[in-house]
Amino acid sequence: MTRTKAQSARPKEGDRWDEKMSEDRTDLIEKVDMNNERFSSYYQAQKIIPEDEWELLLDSFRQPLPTTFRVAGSRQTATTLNATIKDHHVPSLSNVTFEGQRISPPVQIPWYPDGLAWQFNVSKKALRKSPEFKKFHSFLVYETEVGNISRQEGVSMLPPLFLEVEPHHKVMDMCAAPGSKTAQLLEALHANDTITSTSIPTGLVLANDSDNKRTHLLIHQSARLPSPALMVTNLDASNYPGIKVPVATQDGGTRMDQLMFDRILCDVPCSGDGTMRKNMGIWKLWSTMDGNGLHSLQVRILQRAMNLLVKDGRIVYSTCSLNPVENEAVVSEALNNNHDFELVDVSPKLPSLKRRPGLTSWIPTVIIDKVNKIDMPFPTYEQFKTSDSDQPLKDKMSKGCWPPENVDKLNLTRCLRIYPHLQDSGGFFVAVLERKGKAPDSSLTSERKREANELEEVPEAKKPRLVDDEPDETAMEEDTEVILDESKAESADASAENPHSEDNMKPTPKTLTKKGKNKSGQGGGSFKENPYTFLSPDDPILLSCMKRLNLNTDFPASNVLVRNPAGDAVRSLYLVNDLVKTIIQHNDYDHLRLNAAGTKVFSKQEAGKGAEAQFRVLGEGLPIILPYVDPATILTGDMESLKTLIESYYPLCTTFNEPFRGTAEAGAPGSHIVRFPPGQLGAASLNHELVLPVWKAKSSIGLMIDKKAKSALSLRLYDEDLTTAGNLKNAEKQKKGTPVESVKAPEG
Ligand SMILES: C[S@@+](CC[C@H](N)C(=O)[O-])C[C@H]1O[C@@H](n2cnc3c(N)ncnc32)[C@H](O)[C@@H]1O
Repeated sequence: MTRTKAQSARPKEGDRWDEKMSEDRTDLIEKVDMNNERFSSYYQAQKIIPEDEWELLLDSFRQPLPTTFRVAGSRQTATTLNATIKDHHVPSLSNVTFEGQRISPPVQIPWYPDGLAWQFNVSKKALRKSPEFKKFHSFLVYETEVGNISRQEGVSMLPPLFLEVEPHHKVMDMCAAPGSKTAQLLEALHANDTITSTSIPTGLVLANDSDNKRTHLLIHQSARLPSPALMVTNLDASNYPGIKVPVATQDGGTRMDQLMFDRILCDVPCSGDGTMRKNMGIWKLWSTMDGNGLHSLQVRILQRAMNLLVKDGRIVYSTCSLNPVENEAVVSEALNNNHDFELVDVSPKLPSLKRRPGLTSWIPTVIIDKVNKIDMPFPTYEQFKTSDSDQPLKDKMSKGCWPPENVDKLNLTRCLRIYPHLQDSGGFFVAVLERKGKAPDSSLTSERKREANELEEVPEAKKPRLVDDEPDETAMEEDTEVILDESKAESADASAENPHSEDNMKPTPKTLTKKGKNKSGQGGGSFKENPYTFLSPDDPILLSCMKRLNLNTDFPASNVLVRNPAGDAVRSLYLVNDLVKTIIQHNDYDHLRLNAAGTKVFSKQEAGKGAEAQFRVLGEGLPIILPYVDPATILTGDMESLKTLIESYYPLCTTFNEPFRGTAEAGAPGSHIVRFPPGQLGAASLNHELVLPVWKAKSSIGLMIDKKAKSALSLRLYDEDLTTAGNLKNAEKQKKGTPVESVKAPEG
């Protein structure tokens, strides 16, 4: 949602799980007056719920929002981790009392498929002080860091579920940052991944946001689920340019068509009054004009999505606002302008989700006296147009804000309204639309070509002024809390923070670094990203990577690219799928304001003195290349060697017992892959195979995974953080006199 002044007033949210637990609101709850006459009279007049539920709704809005999270990642990984929560954490949290009060353990959100989403209510103090919850907290923090858990508001998990994405779908997420829904879309695209290997889906998730800073948050987020099928762009969704793709013609030639999408998510900027349980500034500053002012942008974004959708394709339009002007009015206007679309009856889907139907009547209301905050309802557009309201106010609202004459024919009751009192959640709106008629001709030889050209030529002055263009309009949105290290991500230089942009740190020839607005004049600020350049499949560096890791000839070597204009394999090599490759090859990266594509698989590793630098496989890249690795060249480890590798950075080969000692000593210096079969070591058990990258130096060998991933693995296996970083952390805590976070490792 776009930040309104109400949200600007709310305190800066932090990057920690416990910062949003119930108790941190206690002070605020006492200070904030959680009453707003204008809010109440507006929504009571709209009859959004029966009169006798009104107090229930308000009371729920006054309660802190429960903490919710989703077990993420591929289906197999998620199922395994979910079992750990269910069978290990929940029982250990089942009999916890804190300061004389019993605290309930997390419970599964009933409507979320396969029980993969959870919610719990626990105060910050209990989370920090109760040993049981503290351990659970560590588990959540590390698993979130490595992408296995996504902290996300319950209702925000809904839109991707209704989109029903499959691995071959071309999916567009029009307003995607900070990216919690994009992560869900990617997971659906990767439904065929296994615990150890990532599939290369034929489809695509194109995640877009008009706010450049926020696209970097999105990239940071989605790096947790590396995908060769992801692209991130930074454009105004209401004016998204056509993407050109070649298609085969009957006479054996090719022609350029516009890429059309199977699934589009329009999680549009909105006034966000459904988030009042966490964004308490809204209580004070809420105004009817917040939603009124966004209606036109919302319609234009939905309209653009409709233009980009294939026949039988599906759009989910969603907001975290209760306001019909931002919801049913937008959907009605879009349906009346696009007769080939209809609302889908999704009542059989997610049967446990308590929902209310969309509205079929509403009365837009405008503020006629800002000083005295006086609202005036206008039952019809004509009454508003002929009223004494001043012209600038009249210009803000179009006829489409009012219910259309054919309102009863549009099936608006098929929309979903979610209210906080129904199932202890935030407020939310979802509409599912499908194109039933024929899609417009996507050939770029006709109308489309003109459209594409027109899109490029919209003069700057005529473009919508995006609320998000304002300098402080970032990072305080509905789902911002999912970014655990948001402050770092925001303040850091974009290129350094962007895992897809490491090569940006290298000097770039001036002529090739694009500055200022791109041709289409979209997106805010300058566009400084480097272009992606494909390596030739016989590039010597690529060939040496493939040889080193014994990749077979099925490896899509022609889909490997680097991020520098000269096309040199300087530092990182990325992999994209065929569709992303086609898009990159046929569209100007600058025109698309392409901020990220694919996933990094190999990275340069400086070797010791006298030795030549080599490329190594990255932790996030390994699941992608694993299906192409000759199994005979994968080393075999065991639970004991794994523990040693977790405990120290670069243990000497002589530290290990046989047989791993011999394996490590025999390995040539450089990048290797080790397979750890399921096993047991004392109380620690590995229930499924693990495959990890290592680097063999002259006489030592080290695990090449991010230190947070290492801590998460340690916590998962041994119930404590045995890594060097974890030990240091505990030593510091002991020095300060605070109890250490973990219990003693089960030895073995
Ligand atoms: C509700 S938030 C999206 C939340 C996101 N879908 C998620 O689940 O993490 C709305 C987003 O729309 C973006 N936005 C605002 N105007 C836009 C426009 N014209 N085109 C594209 N994005 C826009 C904002 O920057 C904001 O990130």
